[in-house]
Amino acid sequence: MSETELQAEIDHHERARAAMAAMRELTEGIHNIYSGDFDESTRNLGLGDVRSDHLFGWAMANYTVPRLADLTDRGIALFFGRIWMDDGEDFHIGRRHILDGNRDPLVLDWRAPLSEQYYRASAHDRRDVAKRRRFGFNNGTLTGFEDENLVFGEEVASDILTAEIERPRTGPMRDIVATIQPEQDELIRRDATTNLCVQGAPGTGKTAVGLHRAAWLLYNYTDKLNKSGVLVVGPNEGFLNYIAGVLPTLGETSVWQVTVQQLTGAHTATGTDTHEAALVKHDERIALVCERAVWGHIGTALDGGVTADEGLLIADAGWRWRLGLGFLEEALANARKHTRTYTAGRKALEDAIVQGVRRQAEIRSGHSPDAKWGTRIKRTPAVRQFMDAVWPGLNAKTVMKKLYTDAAFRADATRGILSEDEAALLTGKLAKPSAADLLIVDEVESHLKLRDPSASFGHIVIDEAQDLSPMQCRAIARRSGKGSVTVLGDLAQGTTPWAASSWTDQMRHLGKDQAEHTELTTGFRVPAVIIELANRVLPHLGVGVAPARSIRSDGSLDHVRTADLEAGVREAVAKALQEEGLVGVIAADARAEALRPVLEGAERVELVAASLAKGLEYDHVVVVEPVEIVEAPATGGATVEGVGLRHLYVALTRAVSRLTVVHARDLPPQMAS
Ligand SMILES: Nc1ncnc2c1ncn2[C@@H]1O[C@H](COP(=O)(O)OP(=O)(O)OP(=O)(O)O)[C@@H](O)[C@H]1O
Repeated sequence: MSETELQAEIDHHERARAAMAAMRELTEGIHNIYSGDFDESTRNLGLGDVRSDHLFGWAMANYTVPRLADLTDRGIALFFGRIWMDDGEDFHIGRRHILDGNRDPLVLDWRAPLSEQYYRASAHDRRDVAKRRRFGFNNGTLTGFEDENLVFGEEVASDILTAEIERPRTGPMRDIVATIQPEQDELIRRDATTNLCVQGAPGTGKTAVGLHRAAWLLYNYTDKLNKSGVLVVGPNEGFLNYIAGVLPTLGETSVWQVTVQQLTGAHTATGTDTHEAALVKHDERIALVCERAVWGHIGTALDGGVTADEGLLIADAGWRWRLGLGFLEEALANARKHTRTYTAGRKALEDAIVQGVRRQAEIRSGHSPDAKWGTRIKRTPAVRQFMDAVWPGLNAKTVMKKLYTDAAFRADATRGILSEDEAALLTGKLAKPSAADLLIVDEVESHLKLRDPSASFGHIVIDEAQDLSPMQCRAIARRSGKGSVTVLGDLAQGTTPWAASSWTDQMRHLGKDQAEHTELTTGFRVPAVIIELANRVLPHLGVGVAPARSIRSDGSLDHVRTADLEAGVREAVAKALQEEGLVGVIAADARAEALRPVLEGAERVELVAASLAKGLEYDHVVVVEPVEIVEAPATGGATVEGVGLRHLYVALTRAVSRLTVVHARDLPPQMAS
């Protein structure tokens, strides 16, 4: 690396920074003009006035506001790589497109098609790239670069990548645009119609891939996805806070990030279920129960009091109309066959009845009666009684009430689907619904009426998806509609009572059984010495997934046996704080509560209950009394076979650099080598 070359790159970076400032100034100018127009036209509008400049101003303000945010100079590096192509052209690759005054690119967006070559080219498959350069930065100042002359077959183990991966963690998750690896890039750039299911051991970059894929999709399918929206679903608010900053730093501020509870309304639940009831209510068989509970209301024409001789007699304003049994049976069959929801089917049957009477009226009078007449026919006592008996009007509340309080109705709805004992658990107070009750309401509603298609998302990224129940998956599927999904997770980290044991099943519950399945095994977070300890536990978790292979040879692992656990933790934390970065203390949920006063006020230290550690990472992790984590009951107080061991596996895989295991009791046998 020559000084002159480095200086040339520093100059290019300065030029890019100045050009970005000019782009922002230009956008600011446009913003000021049109937001002025917008305000002015709003002031002058009379009731019902529509002015094109008003709408245009509104549209321009909508365009410029996110663009201004995106063009804000946050002092971070504007490019991180450069490629020279075989044809002599060269490009700097950065977080966003930057153009000079002649509209020539100074920096190419990492999501642009050409940037793919930067990430994927290798000495074996150069993709027309002659040379690749990676830049090192310190707080936005360019400090150096490393080159790979691919054309000469050169492949360099990147110190810049190593430094990025080993960097002390001081806060929430950061983007990885500068160091995306080829196998990650392949997943990030799958087209918008691909449903992707990624199984990956801890720290293999699943979350990073999902978030960068969201950003890549929004850039490459802007029109489609800005309209339909992109959603990120995570396991809990702590996790969402941890990842919240990644998409905004990639220039994407429109992505909605929610927990599965928020998405399905379950965060408003005021009731709780016993462990056994929750298990039944989250089971996929409940979908069949809901289907029957709704559609089972439909009777036959005979149930409506219609006989073969009499048919249905309808009296209206001195006229008497008669619809035959055959006609009504056919209308019923058609309504079932041609409509997707119960409510639409009911309307179709009513319309068919009016149509049948209309035809008779036309024959008698020679002209067609109006729509008002049709409404009157629907309201005649005969039609109302028939509809109430054969296809009664329903709402979700009525169905739920019958299912939960009417034993005979519940027995009919569950016969052959649930055992009697299981069916007996389908109860609850509807005024105080549990999270599972709300999922059942959602499922029932899906049979009653179609969701508004505009309420579906174009793409949904679902993280920690192994923990979703079949009923949660179905609720998400209803919000995905024809959109695509990126599903990320690790079967070995499944800790809910309904955690998935197969991705094929999980994708079926999500309504995307044609998904592409793939597995990531290169670990970027956990150093080899620590992952080796976690991998001892893996065979005991009852899942056939591949262990992580760490690309990191740094890191340290300590065991501290102590008679006084609190003193041991205090000491381990004090030692950990001698190094840079965040310290995470992970303990069984009850132990974490007990440790709170011990760690009160300690800076750079976070105390985490083992059940909430998923997805997080800390520079230094102190795992407290592993055997308690293994023995601790799962959420809700019930002990779920094997879940404690999975919590321990999660806890052992949160460390970026150092792990200290503090224990007073013997270690669980599964941690032995
Ligand atoms: N290409 C990369 N370059 C630099 N850092 C990376 C890269 N890929 C992943 N990382 C880092 O590795 C760590 C683990 O990534 P991430 O959280 O996405 O893994 P994960 O598979 O979701 O883990 P878990 O299953 O434990 O939640 C993060 O700090 C992430 O920024």
